[in-house]
Amino acid sequence: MTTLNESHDRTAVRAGAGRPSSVPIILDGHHSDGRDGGPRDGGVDEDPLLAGLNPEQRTAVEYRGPALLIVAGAGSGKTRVLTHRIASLIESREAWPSQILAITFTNKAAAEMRERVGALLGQVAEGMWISTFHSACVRILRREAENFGFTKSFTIYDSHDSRTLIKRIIKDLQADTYGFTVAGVAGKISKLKNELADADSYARTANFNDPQEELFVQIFRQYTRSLNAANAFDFDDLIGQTVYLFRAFPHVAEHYRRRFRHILVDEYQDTNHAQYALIHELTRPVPEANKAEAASSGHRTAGLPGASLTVVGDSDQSIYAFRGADVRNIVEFERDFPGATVVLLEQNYRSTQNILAAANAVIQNNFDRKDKKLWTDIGDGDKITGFTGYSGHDEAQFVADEIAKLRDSGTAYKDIAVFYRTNAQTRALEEIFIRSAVPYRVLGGTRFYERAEIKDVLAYLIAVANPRDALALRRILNTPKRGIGPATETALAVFAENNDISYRDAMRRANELGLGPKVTGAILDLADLLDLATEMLDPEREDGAATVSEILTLLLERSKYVQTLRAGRDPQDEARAENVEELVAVTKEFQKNNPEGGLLDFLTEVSLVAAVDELDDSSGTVSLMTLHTAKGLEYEAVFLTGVEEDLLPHRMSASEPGGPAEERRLFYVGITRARRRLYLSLAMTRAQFGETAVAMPSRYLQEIPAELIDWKQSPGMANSRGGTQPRALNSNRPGGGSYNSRSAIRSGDSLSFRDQDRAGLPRAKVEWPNRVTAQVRDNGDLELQAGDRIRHADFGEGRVSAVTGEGTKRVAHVAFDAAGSKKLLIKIAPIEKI
Ligand SMILES: Nc1ncnc2c1ncn2[C@@H]1O[C@H](COP(=O)(O)OP(=O)(O)OP(=O)(O)O)[C@@H](O)[C@H]1O
Ligand SMILES: [Mg+2]
Repeated sequence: MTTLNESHDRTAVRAGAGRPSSVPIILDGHHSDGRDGGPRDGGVDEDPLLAGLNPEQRTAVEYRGPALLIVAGAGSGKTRVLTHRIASLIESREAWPSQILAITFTNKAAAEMRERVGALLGQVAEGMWISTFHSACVRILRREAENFGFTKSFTIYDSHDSRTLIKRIIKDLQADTYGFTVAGVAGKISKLKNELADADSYARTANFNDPQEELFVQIFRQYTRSLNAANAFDFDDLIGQTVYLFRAFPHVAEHYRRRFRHILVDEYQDTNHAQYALIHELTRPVPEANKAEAASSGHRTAGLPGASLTVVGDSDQSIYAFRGADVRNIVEFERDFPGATVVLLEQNYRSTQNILAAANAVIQNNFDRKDKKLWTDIGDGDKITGFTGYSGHDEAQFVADEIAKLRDSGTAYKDIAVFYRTNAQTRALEEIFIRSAVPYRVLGGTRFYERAEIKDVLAYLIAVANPRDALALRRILNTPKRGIGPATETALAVFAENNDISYRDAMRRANELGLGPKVTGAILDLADLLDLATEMLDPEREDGAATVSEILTLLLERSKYVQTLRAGRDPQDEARAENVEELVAVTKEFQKNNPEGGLLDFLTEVSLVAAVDELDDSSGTVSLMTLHTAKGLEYEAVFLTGVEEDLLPHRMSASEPGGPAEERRLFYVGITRARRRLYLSLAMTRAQFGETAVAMPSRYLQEIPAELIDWKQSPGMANSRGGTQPRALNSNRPGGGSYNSRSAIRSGDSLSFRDQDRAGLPRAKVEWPNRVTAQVRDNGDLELQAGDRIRHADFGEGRVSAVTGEGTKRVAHVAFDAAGSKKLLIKIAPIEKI
């Protein structure tokens, strides 16, 4: 396989297509990849862990000391070094597997790493913790949550659950009338939590003269209370609450400090403050117990220096600042850990010279970075292919055609990936791929576990596992329909709160609420069903605890969930029923692979499946994903689509400080995923943000030396110039020449979208430069309003009747004296006010 970091010969078991594997299962990962190390560059007698590593990589693997920082560009073997380092620590007996904590970016990367370490050692080393930050924290919290008011069966709320809760709170407090939106509040709370702020600490700094602030604090408080009452953590809490736990309960922290003696973190550039703090907590030294303690406990506990910490990262690949990631964590590592050893890696083993040269050229335009040059001895390879289509569909067709060619020349579908900046771009790609019979898989779209029917069924399981989880209980209360209305749902919540009991207890006491007999009966039946399932989980039961699939089957049968779907009239219901059955299959598979695994383990797995974990490399499909998801992966051939202004850089980034630089890093990440073939494509018009707009080539394109890109055109576009490469236009148009004479966009001058739809784009006029060398005309600050008179280069004079849209998408509706009415995109239209 060619996707994640290193291994090419992974034996992973998966069952069923169309859904993610919830549990990455590792079998005998036998290592046999010639390119990937092996005897090729190692001596015969050499330590196999060092064979195939360059001298800097070896230094990093062999380092023994308190703190090691590996900074290096993409594809230089950072992840590979981490893997070898773990194996080396274990093999040399300097560490027990159980003393190792390695943090990766995805569960999948973790599974890969575990397998590779096993392969390097020749046996699976049990007891290592190789996982994401989130998984590691869940494991800690499941053991320790009882220290602070939670139980080990807590629920993990995903962002959808958090939003449902926030929505309810906003409604209860009528905060929507003050302009609060669910997304806004969710984003702000998440950001604060990543900074380790809670409602109280925030309240101390908030400005209470501002009623908005006060209301936000109230929402935040209520949200926190609801989570606590529900015995639930949201995603950000998993990290933040673990940090809190360590700080508030030193004996708990000490346990983990004693246990983890080697901590290794991949993709360190994308750690946020909470994650940074977590690592700091874990690497603190353990002081020697003082005499009094020693006397009372009857034994002496020796102190310990802080754990040895290895972090690897590339500040050029920091792409999560919007989620609170802070590159300073990497930049300031040396300050935080005095005496740290720094290793630089410069040889790239992934990509061809042409691809690397493009990546280097682009990233150089970011200020504030240490210059590092990557080199490769793989050779120049093919040129990068550039393509400009008329529309997103045209672009997608190009991608599909090129994929077919790649296939013909022997590249497997699974070695091909298509990246985009926004999820909305998948629509055109998917349409064309379906039509062209290209098998594909979208990572991180509406994921299996986010489908409504799957969430319903999971809510049943959660309600069994965690009786305090009101969110889950309220979700299933009337699903399938049992005649329980929203008023009853709320009445139960109020009853629970007034009596200080859980929602499930409130259900059990439904007959105290004075509801009708039918409704009361329905609630009690459901409560009984949940109780029955809970009893079945009891390990003391005669036949031992029931398995997850047994519980699920019981719940589905008694609740008639699938039966109701099957009887439904919605044509989608059949597919939904199949999805639920698929989930039953997932639980069976889980049970097979985790004979000891219980309901909680299953629910944990499910909550932590990230987009990239859905990757299935055995299925022979092209992978579609956002640039963010692409991090850490590698593919033989990569299509980077939508390389346009407003998409890349994304238009939202313009207003963020550091936004455009972060977008450039994202572009850099995309480019550096490619091993042999890279395609950069764009379209001249794109249906986006609910409208079709003229697109402009991304500013980043002009940063790539022209000789590295071989531009192709849409067939329709080529005809006017006999198939030559597109090139910058010298205007010979009336009124032209003085404005945007080397502009990327000429055809759009009139920009009457309706006209274009009817007649197709005015081909002869459209020229697309192979390198964008000049600024596009920018009327950005042309103030226009209804009533203004303007002059247009082609249409002459006219009167503005209205101005709609915002920013770069501002459109003037103009009644021309001679040419009739037109809509013009103000930013680029050849107009002036008169
Ligand atoms: N010394 C080496 N010899 C041969 N192949 C190597 C060597 N070092 C790394 N590689 C290969 O180069 C590719 C990139 O390595 P790896 O994924 O570890 O890089 P990385 O620095 O983690 O990249 P990224 O920044 O994208 O995460 C992998 O296929 C890896 O197996
Ligand atoms: Mg890596």
